[in-house]
Amino acid sequence: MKNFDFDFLLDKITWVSIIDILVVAILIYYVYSLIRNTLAVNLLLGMLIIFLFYHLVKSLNMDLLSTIINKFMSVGIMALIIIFQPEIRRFLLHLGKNTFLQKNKAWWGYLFGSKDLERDNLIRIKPIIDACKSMKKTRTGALIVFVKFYDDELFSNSCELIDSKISKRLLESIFQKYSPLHDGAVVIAENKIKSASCILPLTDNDKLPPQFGLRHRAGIGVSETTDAVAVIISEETGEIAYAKQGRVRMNVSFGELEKLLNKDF
Ligand SMILES: Nc1ncnc2c1ncn2[C@@H]1O[C@H](COP(=O)(O)OP(=O)(O)OP(=O)(O)O)[C@@H](O)[C@H]1O
Repeated sequence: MKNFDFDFLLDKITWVSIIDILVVAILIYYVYSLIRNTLAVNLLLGMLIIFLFYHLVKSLNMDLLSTIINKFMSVGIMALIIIFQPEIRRFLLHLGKNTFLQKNKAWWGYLFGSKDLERDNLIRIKPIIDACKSMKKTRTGALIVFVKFYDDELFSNSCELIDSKISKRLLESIFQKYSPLHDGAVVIAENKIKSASCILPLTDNDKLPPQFGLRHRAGIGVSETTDAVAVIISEETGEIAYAKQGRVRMNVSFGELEKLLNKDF
């Protein structure tokens, strides 16, 4: 076997190339953390499969198929921009915020360990869990949607803007029966109650249990079309459901809810 020339390789490595590789690795990791647990991951995987398939058919000299895939991929950049438009928008928005490092606590977690981050997260989640406990007890129907970034286009049409600190009593008062805002969903994003009374897209999944009415369908619907997760409290049974990526988990206990929100929110 031919000896590998390490000296040649070492000569080629410069400080600039090391910094270059590090910056690319950080960028990949940042993009991954932005799209983790979102539908964009599936889209990206789909594109990766097409890309690998293209190279496979090309190496097998399957001319017709490789030409078709090649034509398809030649519009790939445009397709990428269109498909990932919300993610690209969020990425640029996020990058542009001048208090970026302080606001995005996740970075501190990555850099200095996750213990503090986890504790901060539990403090953040506590008022929501407490509100859910009390609404379950009083059988108050509720729909709370969690999104990483508030999308004006999606929510501003129907919602009542609130933009307030997350508090148990505020959540309870929004959803109590006589509140003018109780109909529709509350949206929580960027550590705030952003809006209430939001009308969400309904799922048209016909395999859902028949007892699922509009509240559940709206919670599942928004988790299908966006990277949002939704907590649904049934007015009829007081049961808590958790919707993510179009799938729903029934009868979620408070312990589970805390874990799920800690992971996804
Ligand atoms: N498109 C929508 N987006 C957000 N919320 C909605 C939407 N449609 C209905 N809702 C909410 O759902 C409530 C009606 O719930 P419905 O009884 O149909 O749901 P359900 O899933 O059976 O839940 P429950 O077990 O609480 O009865 C409405 O009062 C309104 O607050």
